[in-house]
Amino acid sequence: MNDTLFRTRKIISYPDLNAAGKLFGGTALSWIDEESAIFASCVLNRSHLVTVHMSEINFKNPGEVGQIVEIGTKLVSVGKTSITVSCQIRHKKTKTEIITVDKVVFVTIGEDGQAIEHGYQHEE
Ligand SMILES: CC(=O)SCCNC(=O)CCNC(=O)[C@H](O)C(C)(C)COP(=O)(O)OP(=O)(O)OC[C@H]1O[C@@H](n2cnc3c(N)ncnc32)[C@H](O)[C@@H]1OP(=O)(O)O
Repeated sequence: MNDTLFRTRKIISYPDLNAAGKLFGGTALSWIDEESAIFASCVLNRSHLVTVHMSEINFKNPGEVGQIVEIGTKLVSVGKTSITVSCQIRHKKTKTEIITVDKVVFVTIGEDGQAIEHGYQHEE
C-alpha cells in the first residue's frame, strides 16, 4: 500500500533492559503500541482508539544499551470501525530489525466504549 515511515527515535537506556542486558520485549511492545496508536489516530483524525489485536510478533535481533533506534509505521488496511497498521523497530545506524509486528488493529470507540464507524475512506 505504501512504505514504512520512520518518525520516532529512542535511545535504549538501562531501565529498558531485561535480565540478559538486552532491550526488554515488553518495553519494545509498549513503544510499538504507542507509535501505532499515534499513527492510526493521525490517519483517522480520531482520538478515541483502542488496540483490539496484535498479530504475530517477531523479535529478530537484540537491542543494546546506548543504541539509537527508530520506530516505523505503515498503513495496512482500513475497515468500517477499524484500522490496521504494521510497525517495526530497527537500529538507526545499521537498519537491522529488532522487532516487527505485521498487524496492529485499532478500533474507534464512542463514549459508551463501543465500536463506531470512523468514516475514513482510504484512496490507493
Ligand atoms: C492503545 C491501547 O493500548 S488501548 C488498551 C487496550 N485495548 C482495549 O482495552 C480494547 C478492549 N476491547 C474492546 O473494548 C472491544 O473489543 C472493542 C470495543 C474494541 C470492539 O468490540 P467488538 O464487539 O469486538 O466490536 P466488533 O466485533 O464490532 O469489531 C469492531 C471492528 O474490530 C475488528 N476486530 C475485532 N476484533 C478483532 C481481532 N481480534 N482482530 C482483527 N480485527 C478485529 C472487526 O473486524 C471490526 O472491524 P470493521 O468495523 O472495520 O469491519
